[in-house]
Amino acid sequence: MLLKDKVLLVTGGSKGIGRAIAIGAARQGARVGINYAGDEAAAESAVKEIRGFGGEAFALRGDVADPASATAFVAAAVEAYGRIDTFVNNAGICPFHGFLDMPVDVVDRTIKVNLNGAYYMCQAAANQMVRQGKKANGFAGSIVAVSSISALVGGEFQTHYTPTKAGVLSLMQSTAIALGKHGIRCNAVLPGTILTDINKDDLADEGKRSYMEGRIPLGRLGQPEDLAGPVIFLACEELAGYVTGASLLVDGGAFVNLQ
Ligand SMILES: NC(=O)C1=CN([C@@H]2O[C@H](COP(=O)(O)OP(=O)(O)OC[C@H]3O[C@@H](n4cnc5c(N)ncnc54)[C@H](O)[C@@H]3O)[C@@H](O)[C@H]2O)C=CC1
Ligand SMILES: C[C@H](O)[C@@H]1OC(=O)[C@H](O)[C@@H]1O
Repeated sequence: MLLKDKVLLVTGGSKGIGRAIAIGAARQGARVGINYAGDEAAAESAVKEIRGFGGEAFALRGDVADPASATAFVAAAVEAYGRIDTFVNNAGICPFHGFLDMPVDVVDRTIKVNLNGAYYMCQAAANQMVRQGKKANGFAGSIVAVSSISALVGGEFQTHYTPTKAGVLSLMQSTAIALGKHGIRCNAVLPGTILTDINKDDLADEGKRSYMEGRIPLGRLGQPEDLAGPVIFLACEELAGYVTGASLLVDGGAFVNLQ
């Protein structure tokens, strides 16, 4: 097991990519903490699934846009497990909307959740890892952020969203520098189009869906579980101990497919 007895926290872990990461990590032996926004039943069902195969998990409600949620989540994990080994910043929103009439509240909320929330959460987790100090192997912990292919390319109805994903990637690059001396690795995964609730309405348009599928060399849209392996790899000290400040596209090859 790649994460045996390691403690892994994930924001937005009640559904979609975050849930798949939580369950995948628990299957690799990690003790898991799940932050969720509002859907208590979904969060509890993720916890139940993990406990069902003998794993350990807890869920804590909290809006990542509120800095107090970050300190509360970290405190709950330390109370439950005594430490944090990997922090996965995953929570995010993408309310598709055109640029010229984008409402101010949609822009502000998207930035607050996706970028400010990532900052508060990663900072709180990093402070805990620094308090823990380095283990004998030189590592204090690792942070993995779920950025996006959208950090590298644009989207007509995502002018408020793509800058937040570029920001999250940049945050991992800068924190990799700031935290290297503390034994903390910081990396980003960049998913392509993954079938979750975030794009359910957008991909209900058959024309758009088949266009997106056609752009992908591996011939299919992603599933949330496609992100679990890459995140587990980056979390694993034995496999990725010399990897920091890196970004890993998980997009079926979409990004390189110009023509
Ligand atoms: N689905 C896709 O195609 C892609 C998704 N991503 C990113 O993956 C991450 C996860 O998204 P998906 O699983 O696709 O969507 P999803 O809608 O299934 O899950 C989003 C999760 O974030 C949580 N969340 C939203 N606002 C929150 C808040 N204020 N506080 C705490 N939790 C909050 C939700 O409760 C949910 O658990 C997001 O950061 C998204 O930007 C990146 C690239 C592609
Ligand atoms: C929500 C979108 O379908 C999804 O989000 C991303 O970050 C990807 O680039 C896709 O556009």
